[in-house]
Amino acid sequence: MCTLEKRGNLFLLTLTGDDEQNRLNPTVIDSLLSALSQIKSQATPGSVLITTAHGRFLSNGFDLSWARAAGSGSDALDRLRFMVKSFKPVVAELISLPMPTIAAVTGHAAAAGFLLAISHDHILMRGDKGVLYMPEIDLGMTLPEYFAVAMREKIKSPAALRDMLLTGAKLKAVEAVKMGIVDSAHDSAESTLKGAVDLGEQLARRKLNGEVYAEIRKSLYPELCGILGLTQKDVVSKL
Ligand SMILES: CCCCCCCCCCCCC/C=C/C(=O)SCCNC(=O)CCNC(=O)[C@H](O)C(C)(C)COP(=O)(O)OP(=O)(O)OC[C@H]1O[C@@H](n2cnc3c(N)ncnc32)[C@H](O)[C@@H]1OP(=O)(O)O
Repeated sequence: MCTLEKRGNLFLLTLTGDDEQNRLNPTVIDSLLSALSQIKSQATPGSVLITTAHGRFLSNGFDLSWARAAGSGSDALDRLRFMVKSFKPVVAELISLPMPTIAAVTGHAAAAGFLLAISHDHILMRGDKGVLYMPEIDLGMTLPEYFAVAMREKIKSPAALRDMLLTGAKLKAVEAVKMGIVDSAHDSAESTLKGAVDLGEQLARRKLNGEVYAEIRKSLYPELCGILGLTQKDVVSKL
């Protein structure tokens, strides 16, 4: 599950998984969507989202145990497809959210969990524990189109894309900073969250127009917006 806390202008969204891996199953995905809808409805100039988690994992990706529990192979695949389809709106909400977004990666972020992290504008990550990992190549799974498009538009280094998607590299924070995937590495989970809050408060003081912010963000990722069904529009909030 996840919790939502408002600290002044900051919305703190925390994955508090029943299982320590914060696996993204339909229940968790629904709770994320509900929280993001609540955040969007309460957005004001200066609002900022910080997404983080408790425990060793930001998220270890989709809940494959839930898929396998379906019984037959085809039913398991149907459950996997369902999670893939259900998670797409979470990415769409983050890409279109009318405020700056910060991921405080306080543990491992793998597969859909990594996509959750890079769907934020800023990524801060603990350097003592935790890796970024795309296990699909090791699992023998291809990437859903919106995963691949998000990776291509968010990660600009061909070597980084190759290492993550074709080699299945497990990147520690310092390596991910060098690759331009993560903005900063921090000593601990606590200092990562503090860094995220400090950045959030700095951004909040700008009192940015959320509608303009969202439209400019969407203009950075046209292919991803197309896949997510997000349209773009011109906004002039003041002249
Ligand atoms: C035919 C048509 C079919 C159609 C079907 C649908 C379409 C197809 C679509 C398919 C779907 C594709 C998209 C899939 C998305 C998903 O989400 S699927 C779910 C995938 N998830 C996974 O596979 C999970 C992957 N995770 C892992 O492999 C591991 O959990 C991990 C992330 C690698 C972490 O491993 P773990 O052993 O738990 O790590 P730790 O114990 O925490 O650490 C190990 C040791 O390493 C040390 N360490 C870790 N990080 C650091 C660091 N940054 N710095 C230093 N040291 C670090 C850590 O301390 C440990 O060391 P010790 O403590 O000494 O043991």
